[in-house]
Amino acid sequence: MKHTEALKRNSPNEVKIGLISISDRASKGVYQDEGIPALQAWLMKAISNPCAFHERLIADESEVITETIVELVDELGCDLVLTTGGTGPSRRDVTPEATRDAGTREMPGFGEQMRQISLNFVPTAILSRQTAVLREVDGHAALVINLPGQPKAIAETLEGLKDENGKSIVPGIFAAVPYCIDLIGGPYIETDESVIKVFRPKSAIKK
Ligand SMILES: Nc1ncnc2c1ncn2[C@@H]1O[C@H](COP(=O)(O)OP(=O)(O)OP(=O)(O)O)[C@@H](O)[C@H]1O
Ligand SMILES: Nc1nc2c(c(=O)[nH]1)N[C@H]1C(S)=C(S)[C@@H](COP(=O)(O)O)O[C@H]1N2
Repeated sequence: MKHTEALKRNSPNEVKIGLISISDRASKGVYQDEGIPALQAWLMKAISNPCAFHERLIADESEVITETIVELVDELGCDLVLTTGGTGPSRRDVTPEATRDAGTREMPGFGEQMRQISLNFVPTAILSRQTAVLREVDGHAALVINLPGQPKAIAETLEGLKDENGKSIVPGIFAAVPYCIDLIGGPYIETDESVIKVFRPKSAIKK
């Protein structure tokens, strides 16, 4: 950890979240970025804890992506970093590789589950190479997850698939995020269960 100041929280249960929108065109102003607003709107609806957001809109440049993840985790102390965009097969889609470069260990289950969820929405879900990693530094660790670039894919993958009564059919990946953050030493995240029901083993649930 470069700056111990960065580990400070405004309250003990504050969650520090980095949001990175990776898009050549949105970063040049060709179109308005919808990635960061979609990420932030969903997280504010889902998470009950106080949250501090750090936002970055960048081009599909491998080194910039890696450096941005490192900055958000090491210098700003983020517990969770979500990226959107650049996971497909186009030449300029380099987000998964750049994420692995910033990671100390890969968490392949997140990518596997996102592709499962997304196949219920579009057959091209198999084109997404999205992954997740842990970045572990002295005294701090973060979970970094790649989401697809389509703004509507953000809520789809985080929240999963529900029936018309709101009952979960395919669990969204966010169900597993709070327990992962517990295990890497971050704050205890609680959610609005009507948006996403968190799963923790009984022994890990705080009463
Ligand atoms: N940040 C964004 N804001 C709004 N729409 C986006 C954004 N990123 C992607 N999209 C939409 O989702 C589609 C698929 O996203 P993808 O990450 O593959 O972008 P792309 O086609 O590589 O182009 P670019 O990097 O210039 O956004 C885009 O073509 C665009 O319609
Ligand atoms: N839930 C969901 N997942 C999705 C999509 C989508 O519309 N919804 N689009 C797919 C498509 S068309 C592609 S090419 C890949 C990669 O997208 P990206 O390059 O925007 O990350 O994500 C896939 N995953």
